[in-house]
Amino acid sequence: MSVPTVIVHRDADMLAKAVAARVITRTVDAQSAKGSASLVLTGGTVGTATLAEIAASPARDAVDWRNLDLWWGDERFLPDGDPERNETGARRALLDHVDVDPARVHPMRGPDSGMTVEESAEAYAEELRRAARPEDHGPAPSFDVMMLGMGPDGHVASLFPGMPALYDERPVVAVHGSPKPPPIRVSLTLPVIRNSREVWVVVAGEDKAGAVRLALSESGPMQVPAAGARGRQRTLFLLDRAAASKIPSSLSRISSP
Ligand SMILES: O=C(O)[C@H](O)[C@@H](O)[C@H](O)[C@H](O)COP(=O)(O)O
Repeated sequence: MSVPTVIVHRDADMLAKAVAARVITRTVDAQSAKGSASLVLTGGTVGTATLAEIAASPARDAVDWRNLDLWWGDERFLPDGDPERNETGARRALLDHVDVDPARVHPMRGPDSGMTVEESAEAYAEELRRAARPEDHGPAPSFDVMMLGMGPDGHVASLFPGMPALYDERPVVAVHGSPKPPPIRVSLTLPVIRNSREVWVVVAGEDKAGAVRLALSESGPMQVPAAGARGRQRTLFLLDRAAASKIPSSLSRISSP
């Protein structure tokens, strides 16, 4: 597993723009190397702002959108089209504006599918299993990039501190009683997150500075789930200055003046 690299940008706006540029470049690199790429999207403010910046970037046309698999790290268990769904946010910010192959967009299902949240988690696990290839060494694809937002409590995806889901070996779990509303969610688990080639934890805001410090420390994932978010080849903590304000300066690279 990789040791995190910390990169700090001036503010949330610059962070979203810089991460957008990074997503475009990484996707183009993966597509030139192997023909296609796989990206895991996150909900939340910075995650969605990043998608909007991708849509706004002229360089977005360098991406072969039809040869891209898009997955989600977590989803709020709400009906299709609900404005609170991470999928709805991603579609409005980016997917409605680019030529994605609908068969390669993999949303987690909501209650309108007729499934319970447990069935939805199992259906997603099955979809991941079908997409996994032998070289992925596991029940899910080894994604090129997994983007994750983080909460002030250190949660990533819908893995909250102290929750049994943090011990779960299954690739996808149903979450009840999320402290961040809405309470019912579907989430990838740490084994799938950690099997990604690259994990990018994207965080803005002073309220998250303490959790960022802990996520980069020796804390266990049970206390600070983001401390368990590491990629096989690369882990990036992409932060704005406020979110980076409590980490030792020796850890961070300031890259926006
Ligand atoms: O469904 C969700 O809410 C998320 O995927 C969650 O993990 C989110 O990324 C963080 O809570 C950060 O969200 P904010 O950037 O809005 O604080």
